[in-house]
Amino acid sequence: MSRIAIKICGLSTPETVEAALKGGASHVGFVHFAKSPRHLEIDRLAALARRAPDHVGRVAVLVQPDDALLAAIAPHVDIVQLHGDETPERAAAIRARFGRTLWKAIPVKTRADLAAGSAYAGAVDMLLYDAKTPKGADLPGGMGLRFDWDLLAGFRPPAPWGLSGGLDADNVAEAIRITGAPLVDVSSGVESAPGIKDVDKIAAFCNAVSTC
Ligand SMILES: O=C(O)c1ccccc1N[C@@H]1O[C@H](COP(=O)(O)O)[C@@H](O)[C@H]1O
Repeated sequence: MSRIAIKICGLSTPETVEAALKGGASHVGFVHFAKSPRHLEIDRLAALARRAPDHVGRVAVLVQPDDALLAAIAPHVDIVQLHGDETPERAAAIRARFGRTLWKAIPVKTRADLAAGSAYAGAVDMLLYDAKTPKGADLPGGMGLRFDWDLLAGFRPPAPWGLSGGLDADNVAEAIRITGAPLVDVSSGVESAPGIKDVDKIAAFCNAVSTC
């Protein structure tokens, strides 16, 4: 396994889950959000999550989930990644109620956006700095967009953190060099088309991270 944690997200087939595990991913991610090309119904999400061994974190990516959805999904995963406009108070309540490790995506376009993470310190277990998607976009993530990584150079995140947004096998080493990210998260960058993961791209991404 790489020194730097790797999350391969938006997996939707047994073959691509296996590719992520074979590549040494520390986390595998599954999206439940109807507008996403990676959306999985709960039974399918659960079946794929079961393929991961205990040492690999199973992550559910959710957007402003209500308690009923959390109750249905949380038993199948180790980690819930909140990828919407959830407030720090709502995040803290989710963590307390469902007892899962909680990640919060922080959408970033400018330096000022980084400050939003501070309000979540103590309420969540990890901040995931991700590129902000355009106003009115269908998706709050998973669009293969990147932000200016220099914003994170020298920045001291207020909590454990990871980097997301527009990463791929060709740029991830540079992203790690600039930001010092301890965890990298990829979805679009290991796909051949939206929602279609590519086992060779997954392998290349994991390989690129392992050289860092
Ligand atoms: O992937 C999606 O469709 C998605 C839907 C709703 C919320 C988040 C989503 N994706 C997450 O966004 C980041 C960055 O993805 P990318 O590498 O830029 O495509 C990642 O955590 C995805 O899982």
